[in-house]
Amino acid sequence: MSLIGDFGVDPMTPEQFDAEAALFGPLTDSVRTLMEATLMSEAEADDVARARALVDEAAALLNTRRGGIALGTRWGTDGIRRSWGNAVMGLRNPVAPPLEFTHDDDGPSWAEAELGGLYEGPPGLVHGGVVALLLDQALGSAAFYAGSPGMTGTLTVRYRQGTKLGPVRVEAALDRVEGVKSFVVGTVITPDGVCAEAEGIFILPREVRHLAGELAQSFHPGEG
Ligand SMILES: CCCCCCCC/C=C\CCCCCCCC(=O)SCCNC(=O)CCNC(=O)[C@H](O)C(C)(C)COP(=O)(O)OP(=O)(O)OC[C@H]1O[C@@H](n2cnc3c(N)ncnc32)[C@H](O)[C@@H]1OP(=O)(O)O
Repeated sequence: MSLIGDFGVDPMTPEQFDAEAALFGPLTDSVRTLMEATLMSEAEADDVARARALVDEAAALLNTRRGGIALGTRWGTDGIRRSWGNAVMGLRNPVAPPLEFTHDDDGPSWAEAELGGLYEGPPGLVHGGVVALLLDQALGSAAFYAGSPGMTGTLTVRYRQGTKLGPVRVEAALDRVEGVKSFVVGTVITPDGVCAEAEGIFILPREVRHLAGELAQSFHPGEG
């Protein structure tokens, strides 16, 4: 059984991926702008009511046709995987900041993002769960890039200081591999310095161990 067959999804051609990215990427950006505006708006009541009606109309339009299950991960006919539903970096997910990871052979994997009020926990600071979310993805992505992908088994985060809303950099690197377990480390950094450090153990689940090679090769640079 191939990787694609195991997850029950039809592969998409590169042309289909391009068309979907061109159509839904800008929509995702617009919705992200809308979410930020919803949070920060001090508009007049009439304008807020009108905006709500427009948003409801847009949602109804988009819902005229929709997929049956959440499956933001799709494989291409080329064997490459794209995680467009991913909550951290998905091209079609407005909740994603989004983070776009760069992977180098001679340094850590890294991504930078501007985290605004949508991600607030304590006043003016990034929510601790969001910090863990970014680290989970960064570490998982680094393991994937290193050729030893896995699901998060354990993630330990040490919050050293508050992470101010604003520019954030996330870094991660594979430390070592022991059998099906990848040990990965990472940090969240702002202009104030290191705000959080993480260690994670990523485990290739037994159900997909027979697909390890195919899974590792499905990695798409810039995603995870
Ligand atoms: C990449 C894999 C892929 C499939 C999916 C393909 C599509 C990919 C698409 C996109 C990927 C990119 C997206 C990344 C997103 C960020 C990562 C997440 O958010 S992941 C979600 C949160 N995590 C879970 O939901 C895990 C839930 N837990 C489990 O599924 C299992 O418990 C699992 C896989 C962690 C272990 O189950 P077992 O049955 O496969 O493992 P056993 O064979 O029992 O153990 C293997 C070894 O691991 C140790 N181990 C088991 N569980 C551990 C744990 N929780 N922590 C540390 N070590 C553990 C054991 O002691 C054993 O060690 P010894 O080989 O004997 O040395």
